[in-house]
Amino acid sequence: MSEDAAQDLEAQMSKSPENHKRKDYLHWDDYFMATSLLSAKRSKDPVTQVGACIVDSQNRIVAIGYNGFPRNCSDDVFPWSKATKRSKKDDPLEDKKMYVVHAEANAILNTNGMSLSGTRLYTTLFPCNECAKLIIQVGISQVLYLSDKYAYKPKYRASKRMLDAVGVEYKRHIPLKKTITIDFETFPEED
Ligand SMILES: Nc1ccn([C@H]2C[C@H](O)[C@@H](COP(=O)(O)O)O2)c(=O)n1
Ligand SMILES: [Zn+2]
Repeated sequence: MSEDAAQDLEAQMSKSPENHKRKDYLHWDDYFMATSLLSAKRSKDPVTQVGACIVDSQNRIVAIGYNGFPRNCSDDVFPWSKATKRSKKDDPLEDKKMYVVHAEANAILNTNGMSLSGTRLYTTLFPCNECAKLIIQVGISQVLYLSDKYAYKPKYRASKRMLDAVGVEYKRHIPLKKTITIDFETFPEED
C-alpha cells in the first residue's frame, strides 16, 4: 500500500465511530454494585432484597450472594413474615430473621473457603453486626454500600463500631450512572 493510501485509510478509520472507545461503558464500582442489585433480584424476601458481591484486587468477582433461607429450607415452609409484639403473630419462630442467611454471609460462604484477604465487598444494604464479624474474620478490607436504611438500629451501630475498631473501610457508593437497563428484548440477534 502506498504511503498516501495508508494515510487515507488512517484518516477514514479515525472518523469511524467503531474506531473509538465507547464512552458510556460501566465504571468498575457501578458494575459491581449493579451485579449486587441484580443478585438481590433473586431474593424472595417480600420486604427487603439484598445483594452482595466480593471482588479481588484485580477487579475479578470472586462470589455473589443474596438474602435467602439456607439450602433445602423451603421458602414455602419457612416464614417470610416478621413477628411483632403487637400482632397476633408474635411467635418468634414465625419470624424470618430466625432463618435468613444474609446476602453478605451468602457471598462469603459462596467463596468456598478461598482467601478473601484484601478483597472488597459491594452490598446493596449496609452489613449488620453478624455480617461485620464475618467480614472482619475473612479479611475483607473495604465495604461499599448503597443504602444504610437501618443505621439507627443497634445492630448496625455495633457493626460500624467493629469495622472502625479494626480499620475495615466503608463508604457509600454514589453511582455514576443513575440507571442501567437490562433489556432482553432488544439484544441483537445472531447472524
Ligand atoms: N445487610 C443486610 C441486612 C439485612 N439483610 C436481609 C435480612 C432480611 O432478609 C432482610 C431485611 O428485612 P427487613 O428487616 O427489612 O424486613 O434483609 C441482608 O441480607 N443484609
Ligand atoms: Zn447481616
